[in-house]
Amino acid sequence: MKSFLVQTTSQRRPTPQPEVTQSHDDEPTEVKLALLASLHPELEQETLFDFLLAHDGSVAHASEALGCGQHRLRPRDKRKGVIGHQQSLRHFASPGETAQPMRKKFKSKKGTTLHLYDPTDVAEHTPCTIIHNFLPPEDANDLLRELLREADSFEKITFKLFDSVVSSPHTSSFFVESHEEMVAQKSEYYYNGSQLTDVRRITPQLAKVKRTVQDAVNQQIQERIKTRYPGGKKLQFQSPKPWVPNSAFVNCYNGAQENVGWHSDQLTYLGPRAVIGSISLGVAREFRVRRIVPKDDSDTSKSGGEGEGQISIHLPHNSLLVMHAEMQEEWKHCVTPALSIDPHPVAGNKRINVTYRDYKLRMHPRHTPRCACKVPCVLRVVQRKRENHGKYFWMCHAGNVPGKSGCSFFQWAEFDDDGKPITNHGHAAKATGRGGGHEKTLSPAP
Ligand SMILES: O=C(O)CCC(=O)C(=O)O
Ligand SMILES: [Fe+2]
Repeated sequence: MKSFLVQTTSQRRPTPQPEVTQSHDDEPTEVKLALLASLHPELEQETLFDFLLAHDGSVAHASEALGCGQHRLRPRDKRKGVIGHQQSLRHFASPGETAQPMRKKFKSKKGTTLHLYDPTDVAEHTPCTIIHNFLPPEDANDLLRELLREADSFEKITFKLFDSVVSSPHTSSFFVESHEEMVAQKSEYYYNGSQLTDVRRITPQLAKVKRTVQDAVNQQIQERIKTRYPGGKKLQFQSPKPWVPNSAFVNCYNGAQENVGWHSDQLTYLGPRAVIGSISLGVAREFRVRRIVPKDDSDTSKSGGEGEGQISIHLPHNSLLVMHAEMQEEWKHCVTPALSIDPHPVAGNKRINVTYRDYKLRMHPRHTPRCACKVPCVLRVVQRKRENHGKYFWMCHAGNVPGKSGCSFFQWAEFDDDGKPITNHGHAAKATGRGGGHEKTLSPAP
């Protein structure tokens, strides 16, 4: 699951604007236009294009001129900011380029947010794919109605943040397939240091939709592998087996302010390179993603993922977002608070989100390391330090449990190419000098 971090003060600040004084001369036209559009969201793209041409392609000069007031003659659609207004980045391509697939040079810049609506843009620039109008409309409404009833009794999850116990800025519940799993989830699994108190049996509509989600996600995984991964091969540690969801977290965001802060979903029970199928129902909201590790290992630039901006994927009612295998290890995501929302005819001010997940038996807490604190360890991946980048490790989770302080337990986690754990708890791993041994307290962590 996620770290339900409430947005920090800095995240609550208005979206930072692009740095117009820096040179964008080497950027393709569509990127310059996207930058201008984020600086002047009230204007139509033709206006922006005209100004860009008139200023020899200089974003800074075009933006300065646009700030002078003439442009008010051509305001954009009055629904500016309304989520669900579909627009493709392809509209930003300069004439003559439109028939060609866009150059992949695009990179969202630090301090900017690029808004994506079009499925092709989402697949190209993020670790996700999106399918709009995913379910037959009646099925989507049935699922929405059913989950709105369930959500009446959802609660905020509490978790430990440094020395305080805080609660998630939205409500949720977890749905599993059998009574045994309900019992196991409440007694054996930990999420951000807490055990779930509200675990429910899968509802009829959630079960019905599961099969459709499963088929679509597996198809999207294959498509992704074929078209986007190096050599058309699955990623290292990604499972070659079909994705079979066996549980679902359901979140309810009531009103514009409810949100979920930046996080990666916990891989402890899903294993490496996990795929998640996420359905959005009711009010459309923004789902943001941000790369946290450098795109390319050969990229020696210091900034890596830190040099890139946020990408906002708009999630309308009845859309399926597939978070692909590269997502949790290399990106963070959040649902930002909205300035305003369009009420939905069935859901009012609420958005329901279902994330279907494939909990792996081999990652059950009975098979994974446990330190002296007696809480199952949490699986993490090294995201920043270049030399160990991409390596997985187990660490003590007890520090997140209210009232506990945790220990410094650390152990590298080894997986075969298909994501199966090589070193089971209880079997000594190869000593690496960095902590291959089992149940050892080692430091420093990476
Ligand atoms: O509401 C969403 O779309 C995302 C929720 C999420 O990130 C999560 O449940 O981990
Ligand atoms: Fe998440």
